[in-house]
Amino acid sequence: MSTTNLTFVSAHILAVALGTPLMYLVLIISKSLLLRQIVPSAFRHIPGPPSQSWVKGNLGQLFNPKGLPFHQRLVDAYGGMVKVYGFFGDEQLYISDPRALHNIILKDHDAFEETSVFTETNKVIFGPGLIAVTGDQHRKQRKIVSPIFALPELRRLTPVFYDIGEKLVSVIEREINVNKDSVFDMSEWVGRTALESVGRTILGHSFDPLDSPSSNPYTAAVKELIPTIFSLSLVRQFAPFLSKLGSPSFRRRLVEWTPNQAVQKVKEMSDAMHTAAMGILKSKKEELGKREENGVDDMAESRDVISTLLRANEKAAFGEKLSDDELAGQITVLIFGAQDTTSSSLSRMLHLLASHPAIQAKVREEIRTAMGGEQRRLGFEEIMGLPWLDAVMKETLRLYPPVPFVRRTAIKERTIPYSKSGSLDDDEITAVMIPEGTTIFVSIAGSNRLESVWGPDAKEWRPERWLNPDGDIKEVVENKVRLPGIYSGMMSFLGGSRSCVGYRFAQIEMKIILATLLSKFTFAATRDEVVWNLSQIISSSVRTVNNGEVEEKKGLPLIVQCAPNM
Ligand code: HEM
Repeated sequence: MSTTNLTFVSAHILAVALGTPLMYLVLIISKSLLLRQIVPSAFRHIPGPPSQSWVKGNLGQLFNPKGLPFHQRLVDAYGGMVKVYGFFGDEQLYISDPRALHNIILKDHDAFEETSVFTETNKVIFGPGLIAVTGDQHRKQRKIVSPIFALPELRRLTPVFYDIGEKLVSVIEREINVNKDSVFDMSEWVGRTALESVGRTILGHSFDPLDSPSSNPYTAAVKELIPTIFSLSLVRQFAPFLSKLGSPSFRRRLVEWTPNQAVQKVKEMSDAMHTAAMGILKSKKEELGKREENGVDDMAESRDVISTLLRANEKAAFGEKLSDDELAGQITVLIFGAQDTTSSSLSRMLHLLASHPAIQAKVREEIRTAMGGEQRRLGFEEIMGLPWLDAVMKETLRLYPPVPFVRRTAIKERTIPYSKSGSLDDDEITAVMIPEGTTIFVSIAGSNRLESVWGPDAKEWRPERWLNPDGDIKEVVENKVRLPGIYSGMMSFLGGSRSCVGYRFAQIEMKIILATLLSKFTFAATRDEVVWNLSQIISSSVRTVNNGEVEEKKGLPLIVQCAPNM
């Protein structure tokens, strides 16, 4: 270890021992200033925007709710490998280059882990579930959790998704008949639907039976959590240090004493989620115990995913089993992994279909033809095989991924290839050495829109690109270089060992909800200006200007009317 590193490690221990955030701050600043004097930047040849502030670098722009255009500009102006700045001049990389992503996500995935900022805060908020753990603990959890999302398990959930979709249709129909007001905040409705879908299918528990015009307090609070966490993005960067500060009870006190509304809100939600998860776990365990006592061994009746998970955990070898805390952590993680993502995507699809009436009509026609002119539930294979519905979903997830970027930390030094000019030509390949400790932004939205991968119309919403000449489903668009994404060669569900475990669940749920809605209703845009905001997961709001004052309110107003009879 070099003298500089030794000094840094000793000072780090001293800072933690003294437990003073101020000391830690001084330490980070001194380290970054000192190292930059001694060691030349590994990224001095990498282009990027100037740092906006000495303290925050570009983080203020990268974590800004209005920062989506900035993210796109980074790719358009500087290419697939971009240098951005973190706190106190810390150099980070913003990557959309397909070859580099292939190495980070697949080939060298062991060297690029979730950031400790992400895992440490997730551990505090959600408990030790999949998004809060790394290394062997992550591998162990993934081994138990992944099989619960296998196709046969998901096929069994189809009737539950239909129940929920039909409930949504009936409540909207009732509202149209009673109020004659056909403008609905569809982000609110699909948000409630998504939470109910997760609750009923994953937990066997109904959070919001969709039978009242306004959502219940739990649904409203759940919706608020992700934007509130995002509003704390900059403070969150200090989480790895804070997580080592004193004992757990001291850290808890520290949070309780923090005079910040957002922190208190997150704490309350996190406590409520933990209590709910433990309660659900207890009752599911009792239910399983009773079944065993009564000699009922098959799971045919318990359609929820958590019961399947508990059963798999019981059967797991000693050492592979998850603790109760880990099981409760999966419950909260799955609720949040599934809720805002699918509701963001459903909202975006409805908004795009409302703005493209000809495509909306094609999808409706396709669904109704498959139904054979009557109102009936399509089977799993039938609905998954509808080409236009599939194309609309793929194209929307490609162009507007609900999670536009994730971050990684290099836990080992690696040299990775990338294309300097952004072309896919082998002659243009160069490489960058990424030192241990470097923070990386994996640009999901940026890579999903690369002209070099998707063609000159990459930034257009064109569902037809996902149809074969005979009108059948195209699984992947043929590219010279494929992105390392698990889903149809795009990055929306990421790829590799930390790809989305729920990506098939999401597809089935969204297709059933969308098909049920489109077979009954038409959707049209209002005159409102809808804007899409960067949060950890993208969400919509309506922008109005009154006497020069700009106001924004969450929502997605759409005109909903009963479609002409079949
Ligand atoms: C349109 C819907 C969805 C999108 C776009 C999406 C996207 C993603 C992305 C990008 C990641 C990687 C996060 C990271 O590495 O930091 C992820 C992970 C994850 N997703 Fe999803 N997701 C969706 C739906 C779901 C659903 C429905 C579930 C559960 C039923 C789910 C559960 C998870 C979990 C547990 C992880 C963590 C996996 C791990 O770290 O091993 N997601 N998702």
